[in-house]
Amino acid sequence: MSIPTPHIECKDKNLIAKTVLMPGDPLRAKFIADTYLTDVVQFNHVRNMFGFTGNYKGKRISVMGSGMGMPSIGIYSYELFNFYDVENIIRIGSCGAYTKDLKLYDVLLVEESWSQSTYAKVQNGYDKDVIESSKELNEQIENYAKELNIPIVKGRIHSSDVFYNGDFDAYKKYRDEYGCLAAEMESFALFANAKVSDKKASCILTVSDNIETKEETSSEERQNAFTKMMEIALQFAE
Ligand SMILES: O=P(O)(O)O[C@H]1O[C@H](CO)[C@@H](O)[C@H]1O
Ligand SMILES: O=c1cc[nH]c(=O)[nH]1
Repeated sequence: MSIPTPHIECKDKNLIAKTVLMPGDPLRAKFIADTYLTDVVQFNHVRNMFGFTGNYKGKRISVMGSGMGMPSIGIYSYELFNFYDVENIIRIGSCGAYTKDLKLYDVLLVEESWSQSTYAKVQNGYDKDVIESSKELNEQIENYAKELNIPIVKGRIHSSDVFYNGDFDAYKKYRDEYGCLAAEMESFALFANAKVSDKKASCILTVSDNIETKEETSSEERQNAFTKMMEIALQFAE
């Protein structure tokens, strides 16, 4: 397929940087562009899935919404990797913690995603239920977090197709039997696409709610207040 794609209207590959930060929410992408970037060019408006490229402290980086769920990030990350020559995608998302050891606003680095999703099997025949993120990007993320003095928790998360589970207590099984610290809904498909595209992907998450303690942040905070993970990810500008 050539560019533009059905979902990204950008006609010039050079308008998208080698590293793209991907929040689920396109308004979080706009917040990052408005707050941190200069010389911003908006490279996508299709379906309001905003994408921007700009300079962070003089170095170039892109940021684009992925939408919610694996089919959505599956489309955008595949097109960025395969048709726009993007090398690295770092998802910066929110997650629901499965353990009371995690507090609101804690930052998690996803080492691996566990999922019941068939995304990777349908896409390329991969039939395991765990996919790792890029060790190379993760090392950089850990170094950047150290330099910025931002504590991070590393581990396995549950990448789920379901936000409203009919069995409220199912999270206990995902935590106790499968070792998942928290839930989100995109990283498994992102990591699957990175694998088949021979590219790199990682995922940094901020705890937006705690399923065990029932604490939660507001939708406005989810859009605008998760600045620690944004600042770590922005260090990838080059
Ligand atoms: O805040 P984002 O990045 O969208 O991440 C999480 O929030 C959404 C659910 O509210 C899902 O997309 C989940 O993965
Ligand atoms: O997928 C998600 C994201 C945030 N909070 C949750 O409970 N689940």
